[in-house]
Amino acid sequence: MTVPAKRGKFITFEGIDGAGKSTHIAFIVDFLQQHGKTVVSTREPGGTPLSETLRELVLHQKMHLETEALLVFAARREHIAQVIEPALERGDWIVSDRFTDSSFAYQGGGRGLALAKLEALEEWVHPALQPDLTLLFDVPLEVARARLDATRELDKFEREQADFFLATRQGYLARAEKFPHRIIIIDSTQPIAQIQQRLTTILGQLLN
Ligand SMILES: Nc1ncnc2c1ncn2[C@@H]1O[C@H](COP(=O)(O)OP(=O)(O)OP(=O)(O)O)[C@@H](O)[C@H]1O
Ligand SMILES: Cc1cn([C@H]2C[C@H](O)[C@@H](COP(=O)(O)O)O2)c(=O)[nH]c1=O
Repeated sequence: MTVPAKRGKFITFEGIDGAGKSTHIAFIVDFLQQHGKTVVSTREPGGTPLSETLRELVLHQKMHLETEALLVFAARREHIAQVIEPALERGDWIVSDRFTDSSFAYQGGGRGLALAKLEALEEWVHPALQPDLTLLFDVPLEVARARLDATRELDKFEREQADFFLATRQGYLARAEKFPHRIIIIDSTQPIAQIQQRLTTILGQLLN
């Protein structure tokens, strides 16, 4: 008789564009692998061929804000079915660059979509799935702006004005207040080495 694998853990990285989350993902994946975990590193919107196609639309086409919300959740539905759930069931750990907190922050906070509509989509698309841990990289808007690569072409969101990002950041902080058991705020103005030291302490607790 085969013993079913112990379910893996689901870790998400969040923050406004340029906050610094991608900088730490490779470090965390490496840390978890060194501790014997098989890690699937993925992102949203994206993570499957269809979801990556939807990502292109969401990041580069102008659209109604409800269309935008529906597309990020459609991409997520596919991502959960094809990648996230199978990996967790195998016992692998998932590290995802963004998940549903991004929808509450960007479509809810930034664009002003009613949170009740996002809650209904969340309940429809993943009624029983939430991250085990969410690392929210928080920085003032001006720090994030200064960090965005001046040489690369900015996408639709990155070209938004300051008030959009102020509202997006508030959307994230409201989520952190609502779900303190899983969302940890990381002060991303600190030096990278100091942040990584804190991340190893936090991840160490999840490993035990
Ligand atoms: N703590 C930090 N101190 C100084 N610079 C940082 C820090 N964290 C990240 N950076 C730099 O800021 C830039 C943006 O970082 P990164 O790409 O990780 O942001 P991001 O949050 O993933 O952005 P996006 O969501 O747009 O992909 C990079 O050049 C990175 O080296
Ligand atoms: C999941 C998700 C993402 N977004 C936005 C947030 C970012 O501006 C882009 C993704 O770009 P990144 O460089 O990979 O961070 O998409 C969103 O508006 N809603 C969402 O649910």
